[in-house]
Amino acid sequence: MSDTVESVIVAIDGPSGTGKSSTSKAVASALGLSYLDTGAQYRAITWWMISNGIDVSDAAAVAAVAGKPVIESGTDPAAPAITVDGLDASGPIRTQEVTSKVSAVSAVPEVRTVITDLQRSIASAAGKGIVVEGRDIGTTVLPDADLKIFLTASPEARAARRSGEIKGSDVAATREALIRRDTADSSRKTSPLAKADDAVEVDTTELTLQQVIECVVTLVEERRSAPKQVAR
Ligand SMILES: Nc1ncnc2c1ncn2[C@@H]1O[C@H](COP(=O)(O)OP(=O)(O)O)[C@@H](O)[C@H]1O
Ligand SMILES: Nc1ccn([C@@H]2O[C@H](COP(=O)(O)OP(=O)(O)O)[C@@H](O)[C@H]2O)c(=O)n1
Repeated sequence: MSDTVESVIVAIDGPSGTGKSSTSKAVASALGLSYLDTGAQYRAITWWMISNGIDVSDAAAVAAVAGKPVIESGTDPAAPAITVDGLDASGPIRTQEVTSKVSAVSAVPEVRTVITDLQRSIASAAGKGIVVEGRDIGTTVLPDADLKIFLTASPEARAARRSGEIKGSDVAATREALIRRDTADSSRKTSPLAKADDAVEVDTTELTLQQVIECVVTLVEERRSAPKQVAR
């Protein structure tokens, strides 16, 4: 038996508020892996489009400049970082305006090509392995991931969690906005939000965050100790 632990790639997908970011960061920290928030990258390119006066409802206009912004993502789960053209984008990408426009930008195929290439290069550079969270990681970005998780939760639980983060927010309005974004993300033509056939689905509605983290850590450890499938 070897003492060296092999690199492991974990894909965590699912709709908003299912616990992807919290779970992915904690699992990466617990296992000494890198971490990538792909939603932050789509938010970052959306922020750049808004800041540069691009009409995000005009797919051709978005496509024409998709390759322009330089997006850099930190991969330390203890200090997630994202810059656009060298500027810290971690605050501006969380505004209501970006949240309401990100699905239109992320549906543009040219945007997805640029961001997917970036995600693959970050994942392949992560020496000890990486937890990558998003909407299409298991289906499109990293179809050969060692472990694929698809998190779900009821719209009510997701809205309650999300509005708990924003002071004075209205749960019903948050729920409607989440459902609108899920519908847009699931129905776009290019790489929609979807569960990969070989993903493990975890319904987090009745679970605490700690229970979800423990479940995913156990699944990674099981996968690591299972004999590798040898291609013949
Ligand atoms: N199982 C859970 N039970 C209760 N709250 C949770 C659970 N998972 C996540 N949360 C909380 O819900 C909010 C959204 O979680 P987050 O990880 O950002 O979800 P996502 O990345 O899927 O949008 C956060 O405030 C987080 O602490
Ligand atoms: N792999 C991914 C990740 C996010 N996205 C897009 O980016 C948006 C923001 O993702 P996010 O993960 O930050 O969203 P939240 O779950 O944090 O609300 C999603 O609504 C999708 O439109 C995507 O298209 N593909």
